[in-house]
Amino acid sequence: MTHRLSSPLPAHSLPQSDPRPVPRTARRPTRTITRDRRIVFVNDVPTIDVVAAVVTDGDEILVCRRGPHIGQAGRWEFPGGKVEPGEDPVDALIREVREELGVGIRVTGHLSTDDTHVGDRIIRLACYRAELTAERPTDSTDHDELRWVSRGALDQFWWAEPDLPAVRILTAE
Ligand SMILES: Nc1nc2c([nH]c(=O)n2[C@H]2C[C@H](O)[C@@H](COP(=O)(O)OP(=O)(O)OP(=O)(O)O)O2)c(=O)[nH]1
Repeated sequence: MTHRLSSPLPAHSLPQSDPRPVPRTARRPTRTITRDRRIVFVNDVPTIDVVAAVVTDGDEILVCRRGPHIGQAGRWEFPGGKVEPGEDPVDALIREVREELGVGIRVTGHLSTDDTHVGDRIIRLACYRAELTAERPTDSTDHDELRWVSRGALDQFWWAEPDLPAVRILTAE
């Protein structure tokens, strides 16, 4: 599919060197190469918006292992989930953590947003820094293990691929 940029002026009336900035959309790649070296058209790949919370308590961060009853079982991630259409990402994160872990969080800042190909879709994962509003969670509807770990231990887990950029940032802090 080709995208044409609309111009308010007919082409012949534009100066030789058009000084107007190129719209951001024009620089967006239409094709990309996946990890398994396939070329895909970005606009044809469904993008799933996911939010996750890097919850800290003292010097420790909460990491969660996806349970055997859900996709990507055994991989470690930060708690969170999909953003509903039209939902504010921070509201979605607070809702997901409440549903999944039964606890409240206070979101204190944005950490990272990255697009990662997983199978036939792109996961756009936005990670936020957060704190608990009360006690530590003890159970999860999605996870079979919850652990509180130091930053230095983060690289010892088998992470969901979309989490790796956030894990790198945290490890380097
Ligand atoms: N929650 C969460 N999901 C992640 C992370 N990293 C990552 O790749 N994912 C993926 C796993 C899933 O494909 C997707 C989120 O799905 P989910 O099953 O956790 O979200 P959800 O509760 O809203 O989903 P659903 O069962 O209601 O459909 O994003 C992460 O750090 N946290």
